[in-house]
Amino acid sequence: MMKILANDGISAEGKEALEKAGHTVSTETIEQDKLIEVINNENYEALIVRSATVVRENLIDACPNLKFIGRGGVGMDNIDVEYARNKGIIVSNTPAASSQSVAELVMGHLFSISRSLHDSFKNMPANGANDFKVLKKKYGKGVELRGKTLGIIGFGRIGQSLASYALGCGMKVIAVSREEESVSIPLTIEGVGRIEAEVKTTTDISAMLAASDFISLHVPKQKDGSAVLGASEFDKMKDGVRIVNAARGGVIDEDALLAAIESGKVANVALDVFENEPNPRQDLLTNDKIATTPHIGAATVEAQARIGLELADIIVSNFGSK
Ligand SMILES: O=C(O)[C@H](O)COP(=O)(O)O
Repeated sequence: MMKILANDGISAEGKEALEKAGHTVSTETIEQDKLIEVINNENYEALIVRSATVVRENLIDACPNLKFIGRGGVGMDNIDVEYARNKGIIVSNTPAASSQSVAELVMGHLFSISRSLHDSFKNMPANGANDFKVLKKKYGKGVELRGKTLGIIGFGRIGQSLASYALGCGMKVIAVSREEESVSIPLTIEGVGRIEAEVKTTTDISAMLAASDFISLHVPKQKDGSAVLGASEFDKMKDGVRIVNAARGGVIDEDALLAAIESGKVANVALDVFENEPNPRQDLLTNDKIATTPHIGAATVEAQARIGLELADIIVSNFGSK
């Protein structure tokens, strides 16, 4: 049976499933610089992480007893996956469990930045009738989502889930993908029924940039670290575009983004992820055109429960149960 360290936590459901199968699970969070020592001293054979713990070559080399590295979530940029696999370690993420939660966070941000709710929340209550009138004017230039075009960059599980919500709200969707294909998006109205909408993806990112009122990114961190949206992409966008990034820090060039906000090209932005986590730059956090959340796309009760159970399934199917 495996001795498991869930360094960034695991849901109660996942822990229980693992313990029922005879594995032991610690959810103590060990500081990054103590991790190698603790894994070796405590004889952990499995390490489960989210995005906070970094698993690089040096840790993999220094912990020869590790048999499994689990990523509770999607992005694996904090793990040297190929290196670990070449050493015979099983590495697995839970790609499907959190799509809906991320898509819902993006919808929340779209509703927020279309009406500057994030900024209004901060400035209310107004200090007297005059302030109230000033704020009413300041926040009285919102836009509707219905009828607007949402450009989605990356049309995997999360991008497709976002499309189902956006289409349900009456938005038009332009999906950018590596290949042109027709993707069927289910629109389910609980208790009423289900219809399928066809979305034809495009590889022409420039055309999408020029046509979109809102843009949301759903791509992993690029292997070479380059941004997907930089100065030349902002130039191609509509004036007054609104953008959401709940994918990864670095897929938007943060300097170019601030410049595009400053010039008025970008009206509002929502960022759930940042180049420099967990210490994002202050000028992003204090800009009233930017709505921010602390990397919580997958952080719902439901997604974390599914993630924990999926990790438990993966461990049990690879390493057995009592
Ligand atoms: O890649 C992911 O799954 C999301 O970014 C969530 O990351 P988290 O598990 O650290 O919240």
